[in-house]
Amino acid sequence: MTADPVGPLHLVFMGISGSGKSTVAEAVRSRLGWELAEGDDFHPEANVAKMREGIALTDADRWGWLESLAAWTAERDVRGEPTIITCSALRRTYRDVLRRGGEGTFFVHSTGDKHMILERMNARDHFMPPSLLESQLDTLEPLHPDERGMDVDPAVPVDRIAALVLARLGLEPGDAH
Ligand SMILES: Nc1ncnc2c1ncn2[C@@H]1O[C@H](COP(=O)(O)OP(=O)(O)OP(=O)(O)O)[C@@H](O)[C@H]1O
Ligand SMILES: O=C(O)[C@H](O)[C@@H](O)[C@H](O)[C@H](O)CO
Repeated sequence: MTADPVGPLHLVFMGISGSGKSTVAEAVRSRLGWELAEGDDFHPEANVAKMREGIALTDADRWGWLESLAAWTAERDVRGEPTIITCSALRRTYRDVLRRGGEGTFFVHSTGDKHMILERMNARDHFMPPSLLESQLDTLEPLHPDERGMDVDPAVPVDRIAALVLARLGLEPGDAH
């Protein structure tokens, strides 16, 4: 781990589809009041159409999407504003792109039992079909020890996860870091 970063914090809620990124990110946003970008809203139509049809995205499909999320973060970083985004960020190289958004990038990886995640995917109404879960798991590279971030378990109640994230970062509700 390198020296403490300078500049605002940028929280990236990452993990496979259905792992709880959006749910936990919203819980943290409601406590901190920081601007949140939902990664799914940055996908080009063609990516969403592919996923809807049950076709896994390729690296080539993902680069432009990741760059647009990094650009969104960088715009706020120069203004000194902390941010929250949700993005699967499955590979380390994808996270390298997101880190360009700001030195204060910190990943929160939702990682847990795949059967529980599959059940939750089956129970929700979403463009991402549960059939893509295996390809998400095949692509996933967990956080490496030198990457700033933490793991959270989506089996834990959302409020508890949000509290753990704030505690790990030394934040109190309403903090404008
Ligand atoms: N900690 C939790 N406890 C109970 N249910 C949860 C928890 N986290 C998420 N869920 C539920 O699991 C489902 C998937 O969560 P969510 O949509 O947040 O995942 P996601 O990672 O953002 O998915 P995607 O990337 O596909 O949009 C939702 O129905 C959500 O309500
Ligand atoms: O990298 C990917 O394969 C995609 O980003 C997916 O993870 C979806 O965006 C999302 O998880 C579905 O909502």
